[in-house]
Amino acid sequence: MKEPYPILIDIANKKIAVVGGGNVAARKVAGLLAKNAKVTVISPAISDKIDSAKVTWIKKKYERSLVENMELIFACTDNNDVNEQIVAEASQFQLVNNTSNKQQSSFYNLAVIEENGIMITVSTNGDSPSKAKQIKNKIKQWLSSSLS
Ligand SMILES: C[C@@]1(CC(=O)O)c2cc3[nH]c(cc4nc(cc5[nH]c(cc(n2)[C@H]1CCC(=O)O)[C@@](C)(CC(=O)O)[C@@H]5CCC(=O)O)C(CC(=O)O)=C4CCC(=O)O)c(CCC(=O)O)c3CC(=O)O
Ligand SMILES: NC(=O)C1=CN([C@@H]2O[C@H](COP(=O)(O)OP(=O)(O)OC[C@H]3O[C@@H](n4cnc5c(N)ncnc54)[C@H](O)[C@@H]3O)[C@@H](O)[C@H]2O)C=CC1
Repeated sequence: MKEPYPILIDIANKKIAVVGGGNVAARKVAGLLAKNAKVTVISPAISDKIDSAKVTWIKKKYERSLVENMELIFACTDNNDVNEQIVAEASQFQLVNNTSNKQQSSFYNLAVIEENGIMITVSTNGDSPSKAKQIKNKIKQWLSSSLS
C-alpha cells in the first residue's frame, strides 16, 4: 500500500474470518471481538489466548470454501504460502490482511488508544509496527501525565 486512505469501519455483526489460531491471530481476534464482530477462526489448533466460547472455531486447515462468505479475512498462519493463497483466492469484494506480508494486504491495523470517547491511532504505513506500538505507548504516558 503506497497511499493508504484512513477510515473507521463498523464491524459489529459482520462475518470475519481469522485463518490461523496462534499469537498474532489472538491479538487480532481480541480487537475484533471488542467491536462485536462475528469471528470465525479457521485453524487446526487454537491458542488459549483466544476465547473459544466467543468465536466459531472451524478445526480445519484453510480452504477457500470456508471463507467465501466472509467480509474481511485475516491471514494469520505461520505458513507464508498459505497466507499468499488466501490473498490470491479472495474475491474482489473481500478485504484481506496478510499479516506476514504487508505488500499483499488490502488493509492494515493500527496501534490504538481509546479513552473517554476519543480514539488516537498510530501507523507507520507498515514500515515499522513495533515503532507504531512504541509511539502509541509514549502518547498514552503523555496523556495520563497531562491529565493528572
Ligand atoms: C502492515 C501491518 C499489517 C497488520 O498486521 O495489520 C503489520 C505487519 C507486520 N507486523 C510484523 C511484526 C510485528 N507487529 C507487531 C505489532 C503490531 N502490528 C500492528 C500492525 C501492523 N503490522 C500493520 C502495520 C502497522 C503500521 O502501519 O505501523 C499493530 C500496530 C496493530 C495490530 O496488530 O493490531 C501491532 C501493535 C499493537 C499495539 O500494541 O498497539 C510487533 C510487535 C509486537 O507484537 O509486540 C511485531 C514484531 C516486531 C516487528 O517486526 O516490528 C510483521 C513482521 C512479521 C515477520 O516477518 O515475522 C509484519 C509483516 C510485514 O511487515 O510485512
Ligand atoms: N502482522 C502482525 O501484526 C504480525 C505478523 N507476524 C507474522 O504472523 C504469522 C503468524 O505468527 P504467530 O501467530 O506468532 O504464529 P503461531 O505459530 O503462533 O500460529 C500459527 C497458527 O497458524 C495455524 N496454521 C498453520 N497452517 C495452517 C493452515 N494451513 N490453515 C489454517 N491454520 C494454519 C497453526 O495451527 C497456528 O495456530 C507469521 O507469519 C509472522 O511472521 C508476526 C508478528 C506480528
